[in-house]
Amino acid sequence: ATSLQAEPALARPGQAPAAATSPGEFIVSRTEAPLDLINLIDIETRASRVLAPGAFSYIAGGAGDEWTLRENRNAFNRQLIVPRVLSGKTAPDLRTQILGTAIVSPIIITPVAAHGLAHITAEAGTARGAAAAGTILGVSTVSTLALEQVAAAAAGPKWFHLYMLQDVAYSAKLLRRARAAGYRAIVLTADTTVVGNREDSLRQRFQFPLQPGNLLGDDPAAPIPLARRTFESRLDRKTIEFAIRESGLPVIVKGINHPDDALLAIDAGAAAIQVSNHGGRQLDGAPGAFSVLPAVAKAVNQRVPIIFDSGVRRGQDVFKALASGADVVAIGRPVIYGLALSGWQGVRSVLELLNRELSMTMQLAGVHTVADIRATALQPAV
Ligand SMILES: Cc1cc2nc3c(=O)[nH]c(=O)nc-3n(C[C@H](O)[C@H](O)[C@H](O)COP(=O)(O)O)c2cc1C
Ligand SMILES: CCCCCCC(=O)C(=O)O
Repeated sequence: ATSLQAEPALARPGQAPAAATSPGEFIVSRTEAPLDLINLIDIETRASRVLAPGAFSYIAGGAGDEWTLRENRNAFNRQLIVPRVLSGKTAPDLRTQILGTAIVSPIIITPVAAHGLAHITAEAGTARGAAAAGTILGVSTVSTLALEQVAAAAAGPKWFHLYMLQDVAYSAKLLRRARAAGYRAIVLTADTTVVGNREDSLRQRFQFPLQPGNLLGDDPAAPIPLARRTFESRLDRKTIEFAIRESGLPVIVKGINHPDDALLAIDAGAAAIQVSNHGGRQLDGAPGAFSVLPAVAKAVNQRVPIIFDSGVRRGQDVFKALASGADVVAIGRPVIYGLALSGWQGVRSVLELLNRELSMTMQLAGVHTVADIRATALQPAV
């Protein structure tokens, strides 16, 4: 099982330290201005210049040799989009919906821990950026701010992410709090029963620095009880049933790579699944997430929606994922880089850039709607 580090008493999340120094001694950005972006590859280098080295290693890094991290990008190069130039279509329509929530495009934000590493506004900034861009924000169990603070920061749609804790009663309490705060679904992450070896973080001696706002005790000066900061290492269909029962919300099971896990999750009542290898941060040597998507989609056979993440950086990646069976894609690191560089404006800029790239890709592929993308056949690279 994975325990968050026991930490010295720190400032409460949400209290901005005077000099933009986060409680863990990380210098965090305060900038909020429109962000001029070329693409979502360059943004990583730019963010590395404003993030503290330890924070950057934690965010950017993958597990082990980072083979899977690289493969998440390389896998997209093995399927190609054939241009269609005489379709007579124009002005692509990116709008879609997922689990009853209308969104401006098939691109949402996946849960990422501790946004306070990146920007003084933490998840409140991300929530504002997501709302401004018209999409859904996933809020991590180990967010810097408490889930209610994030909900209050902006009115856009949000999903709460659960890391099942060894403290079962507290896990149930989190689910009920999420529902009460207006979250529309639960993302149950199944792939982190032990945290992968992120070697660059180890080299940097990075320690998860902030007391996660959702896990604080009644006495903020007291250490968080061990069972409350330890992830459960045994997950199965009962965990999914628990999340459905306690939250009363649709449950998305995240971290699916194998068709049999997808079937099990659906059989247990999952409302959706999220194909993901956690951005190459967990099992190094696992296939690129895009490589496993078609087999999982075939097994799911449209019974529930599929969310896809891990390595999506370009509009073409979004197109390819949708053409391979995903209903929407989710992005992680680029959003945090946008937040680090420019607060809520940076988050919005990242999402809008990806939307523009998707629109251009649709136009050049001769498709008009998201449904058209899903009906497009890709061509294998030779
Ligand atoms: C710094 C960081 C923290 C993350 N924290 C969480 C988390 O708390 N819960 C979760 O389910 N996934 C977490 N993830 C995984 C993301 O949800 C997602 O699967 C991953 O980032 C892949 O997307 P990307 O390639 O667009 O970054 C985290 C990823 C990063 C980079
Ligand atoms: C060392 C704390 C890990 C918290 C889990 C956050 C996460 O999912 C990640 O990928 O990092």
